[in-house]
Amino acid sequence: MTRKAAIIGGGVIGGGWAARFLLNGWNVSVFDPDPQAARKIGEVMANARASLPALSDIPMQAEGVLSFADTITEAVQGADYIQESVSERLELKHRVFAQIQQSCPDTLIGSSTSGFKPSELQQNAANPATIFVAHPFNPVYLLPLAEVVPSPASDPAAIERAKEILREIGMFPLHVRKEIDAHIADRFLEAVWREALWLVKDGIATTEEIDEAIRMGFGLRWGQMGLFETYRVAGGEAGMKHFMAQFGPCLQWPWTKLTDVPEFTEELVDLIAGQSDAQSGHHTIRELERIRDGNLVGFLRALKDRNWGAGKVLREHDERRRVAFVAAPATGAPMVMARMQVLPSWIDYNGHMTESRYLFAASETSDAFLRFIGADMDYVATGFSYYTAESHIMHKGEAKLGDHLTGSVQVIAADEKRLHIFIAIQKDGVDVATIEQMLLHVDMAAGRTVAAPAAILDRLTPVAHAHAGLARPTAVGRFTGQRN
Ligand SMILES: NC(=O)C1=CN([C@@H]2O[C@H](COP(=O)(O)OP(=O)(O)OC[C@H]3O[C@@H](n4cnc5c(N)ncnc54)[C@H](O)[C@@H]3O)[C@@H](O)[C@H]2O)C=CC1
Ligand SMILES: C[N+](C)(C)CC(=O)CC(=O)[O-]
Repeated sequence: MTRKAAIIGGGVIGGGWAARFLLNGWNVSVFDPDPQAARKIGEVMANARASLPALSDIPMQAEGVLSFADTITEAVQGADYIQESVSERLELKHRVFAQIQQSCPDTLIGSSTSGFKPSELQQNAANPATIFVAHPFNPVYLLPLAEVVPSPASDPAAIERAKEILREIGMFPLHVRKEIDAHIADRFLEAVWREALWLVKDGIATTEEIDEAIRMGFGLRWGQMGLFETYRVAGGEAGMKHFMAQFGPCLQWPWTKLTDVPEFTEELVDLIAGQSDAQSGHHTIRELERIRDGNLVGFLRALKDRNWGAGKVLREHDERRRVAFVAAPATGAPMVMARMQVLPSWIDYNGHMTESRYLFAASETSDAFLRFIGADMDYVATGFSYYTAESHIMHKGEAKLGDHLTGSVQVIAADEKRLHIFIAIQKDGVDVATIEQMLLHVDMAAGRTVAAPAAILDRLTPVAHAHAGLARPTAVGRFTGQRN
């Protein structure tokens, strides 16, 4: 059954949460008194639809249904999870929690607060145990981090349930073990922000020069290794101890003004806003969001290819959903083994699915079949596997962005070592490509083919027998350039 999230406060962050839940298949009900909320969330959704699916290598869930409620009570009715994202005012958040808990005292309530401690949020609540901080990062639909901060009054089981929900929607819940103002990440952001304000106020650098200093250098490093791993490497072969010995004394030198706060005079605000207009005013905010999202998708995909940092979270999210998408196989007909959706990164300069993705679709399909006969990852870990020795792809139609495809397997022949299969990639039941493959069972350490064990042959042979009665596809054995 489709689950429901209630989003209370649909501004920048609430809109981002709504998009993340909806694109991960949850229904979402939003309450926000702003008459512009629906328009704003519609625009956030358009940006999210254009970017989040590009991070996925398996089909996205069918998008959930978005609705707007007239009251908090209506929004939270039947919700499995509630995310509060109203303006950063404690008394407002308290009022919202009180209204929520009048009808839903036991439902999980994550707060997007950037700085309030959970014990502050819980003050005077009907049920403090289910209120906690789930602090996200903008854009919520792309960035995985959510700082999850409980207080001593929080119910540990509720916190674990919340973390699991956040993982289900592709996030990385970082459990902050001890509550503190502004959690972990915003303490850094605040320090950097304060220093940057001083640099502008003192006429050392413009907003643009500061941004260049970040994005041309250390910002790139932080996005992939963070602070400590980066500095460990910077210590050279002697590592962290050498780094600390060399740069420790600088901490006593006047390198920062971190604890001083520049006064927000009209003059300073105008200076910063004026420089920011000169730097970026030729783009609208929505254009800047799209530029940001495109860049983030590129970074995140690179990290995903390398299975590193935030890219690891993306891979894990694919794996969770892959399990959910395995079709129940039937053995008396070509077996539908994979369901896929044509994603933005699969499209080439001709505007349709690029050729390498047909081989990818075939390998998704054959991998699912191999798992079905028992040659799964546990089996591969024993040192044996199937390798593809030959593939022949025929392109028979066009697949376009968003098309839903199936991948089916017909076993043409199988013996102890060989597995000859015919894969059809279909859209609406019609072939867009066929792929004939010969796979060989190998001993990976020895680097040679060997007979598959009985456990695998016992699962493969009945399928091969059932498929022996099927018509042999005319494309089997076809060579490139052959006339029909
Ligand atoms: N903007 C950012 O970069 C980040 C903000 N946050 C946190 O997220 C929360 C929301 O911030 P933003 O989305 O940036 O603010 P925002 O100003 O864009 O949105 C706040 C929304 O709350 C709505 N609102 C006010 N009273 C309400 C009520 N009684 N019931 C329902 N909605 C109500 C407003 O109409 C507005 O749409 C804050 O706690 C903030 O600290 C967290 C991470 C990043
Ligand atoms: C500026 N801010 C404190 C609201 C920032 C955040 O809370 C997180 C973010 O997305 O930068």
